[in-house]
Amino acid sequence: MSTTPAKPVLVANEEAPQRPSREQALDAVRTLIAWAGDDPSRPGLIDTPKRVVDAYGEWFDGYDADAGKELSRTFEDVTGYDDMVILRDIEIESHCEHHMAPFLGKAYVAYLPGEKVVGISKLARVVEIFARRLQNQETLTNDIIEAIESHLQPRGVAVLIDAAHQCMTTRGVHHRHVTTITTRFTGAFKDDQALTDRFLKLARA
Ligand SMILES: Nc1nc2c(ncn2[C@@H]2O[C@H](COP(=O)(O)OP(=O)(O)OP(=O)(O)O)[C@@H](O)[C@H]2O)c(=O)[nH]1
Ligand SMILES: [Zn+2]
Repeated sequence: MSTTPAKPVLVANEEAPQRPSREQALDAVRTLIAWAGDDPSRPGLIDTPKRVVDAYGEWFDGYDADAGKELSRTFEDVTGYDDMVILRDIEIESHCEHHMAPFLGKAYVAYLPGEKVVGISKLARVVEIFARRLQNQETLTNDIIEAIESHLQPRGVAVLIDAAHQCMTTRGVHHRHVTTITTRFTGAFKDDQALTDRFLKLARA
């Protein structure tokens, strides 16, 4: 008997996992419907695999996007502005990597510009790119920080995410009103407590 392990369906390479075909994804949805106890061939469910696969295409389109590209167009003329730039209430629509259940909430992102300033919409796009992957909230927080740090070389970055995880609200412990807050601060936001406090006050005002 061979001791060689079976080849996995998803083979990691340096770029991205090798993707199954759309037909394989449709079959997987049919299997889940049948596993849940229903009949994937009944009229009400016949188009469901197609809808689910299309929905996955939207929810997880962050895998095909590049945060660095969004942050590559920068401006140097900041007319002497040297305070933090803060975006509040950026909608988070992500899915937890443990249950593939949605987690929904808001992100608050600030940076203290160094030489480079970026279009403010790009910060919201960066949040969206990382949210539209299988995530946990801590990694999402780190991904956003690290993209801004590495591409803008700012004097500091602050990120706060406040989100409700449906794996906690609609199943499992069923705590409907619990939200989870994650924060990370770099540079001046880490070193200067007054700046951190001002970020938190503005973010939550
Ligand atoms: N740290 C962290 N945990 C998360 C996140 N999203 C979901 N979880 C947790 O992941 C854990 C997975 O725990 P397991 O015991 O492996 O899974 P489970 O049996 O489904 O656990 P329950 O959710 O408690 O029913 C749960 O405690 C979830 O609440 C996240 O973004 N960050
Ligand atoms: Zn979960």
